[in-house]
Amino acid sequence: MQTFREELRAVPSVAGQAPDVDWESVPQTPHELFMEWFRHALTQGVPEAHATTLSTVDERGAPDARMVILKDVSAVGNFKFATSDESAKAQQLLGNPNCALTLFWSPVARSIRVRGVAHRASAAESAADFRARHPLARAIALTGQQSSILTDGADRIAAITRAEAAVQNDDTLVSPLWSVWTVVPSSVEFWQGDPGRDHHRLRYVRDGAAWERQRLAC
Ligand SMILES: Cc1cc2nc3c(=O)[nH]c(=O)nc-3n(C[C@H](O)[C@H](O)[C@H](O)COP(=O)(O)O)c2cc1C
Repeated sequence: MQTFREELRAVPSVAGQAPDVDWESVPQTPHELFMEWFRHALTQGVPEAHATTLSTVDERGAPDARMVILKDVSAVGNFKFATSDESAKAQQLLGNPNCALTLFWSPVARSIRVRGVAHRASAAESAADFRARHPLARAIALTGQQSSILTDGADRIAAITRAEAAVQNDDTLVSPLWSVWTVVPSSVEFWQGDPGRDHHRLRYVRDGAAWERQRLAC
């Protein structure tokens, strides 16, 4: 019988179709290349290409990570996501704003890593993001207590039902606990798988107002 280790070894990795890239003529800023790669990923049917792992550290310096949805990349190249202020990630970022975002797009054998510092966006930006969310997502956020231990499921369902009615009655209702976070990158790495396993890596490192580009060994 196959061991689990053998089962794992039999799973193909970096099996996607990596497109050709002229690494000498990439854009000068990482956000331009990010948008090029993102739009290409959509044309190739990459599912949920906007899902990214957000890594943070807690008050003991222990790392933590979870998925979030990328909400925007600003004109100056800052990455945005949104969450509840009550969540572990928000609490961790308030204590230590250093964080990382990691995306992997299997069908095109591409991954992107962002390292930077996160800060909470303005109340107006967070409110606009909140109002753009699905009504049920708004109701759940208004119910609050993200990442707390569930004790009474029935109570929670009743609270969500009340919040749904409130959202239906007032489309402008906003949770004061919902925040957009802006990740200001210090480096952004673009990784592209190679069928010959000589994978390609290009890192942009912030250098004042400009970006230095570095090719890295895989
Ligand atoms: C694909 C995907 C996207 C998600 N997007 C978000 C998001 O945008 N914001 C959010 O707060 N949680 C999102 N979640 C849930 C988080 O991964 C996580 O379970 C939750 O935010 C609690 O994390 P925390 O306790 O570390 O704060 C998403 C989960 C998945 C699987």
